[in-house]
Amino acid sequence: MSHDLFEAARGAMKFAHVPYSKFPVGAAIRADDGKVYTGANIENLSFPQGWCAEPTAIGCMVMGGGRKIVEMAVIAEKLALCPPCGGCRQKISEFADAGTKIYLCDEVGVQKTMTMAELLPFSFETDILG
Ligand SMILES: O=c1ccn([C@H]2C[C@H](O)[C@@H](CO)O2)c(=O)[nH]1
Ligand SMILES: [Zn+2]
Repeated sequence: MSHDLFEAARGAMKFAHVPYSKFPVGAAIRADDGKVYTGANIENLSFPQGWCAEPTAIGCMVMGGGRKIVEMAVIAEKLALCPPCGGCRQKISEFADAGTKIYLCDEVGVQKTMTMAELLPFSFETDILG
């Protein structure tokens, strides 16, 4: 992974709106259009209604014209890693392939590299929905 994706995720984390969890997360996607799209987690007073950094980045990618995740970085503060939650794994999977790499970072750098298939094994598949 080139350093720019890590820096983009770290920069995005600064935009996190986390008055409740105080757990800022940043995400950065390198998309098939060559652009980097970023996101942070955004919470609100009705705690379950907040959302993660990953869907913020995915929404930016889709609205910016990107259609595929080439690689993705996720970063959390305080030397904690943020493995994408279950819901995020499904959301990322929609725009990724089995081999797409997801980099789990802390403030220092990439601490763990995982593929989509490792993050979401035996994932939901059907030919009924097309
Ligand atoms: O994959 C994840 C998991 C958690 N969070 C956020 C949600 C919440 O704002 C905070 C604590 O759970 O971390 C993310 O952004 N991404
Ligand atoms: Zn999540």
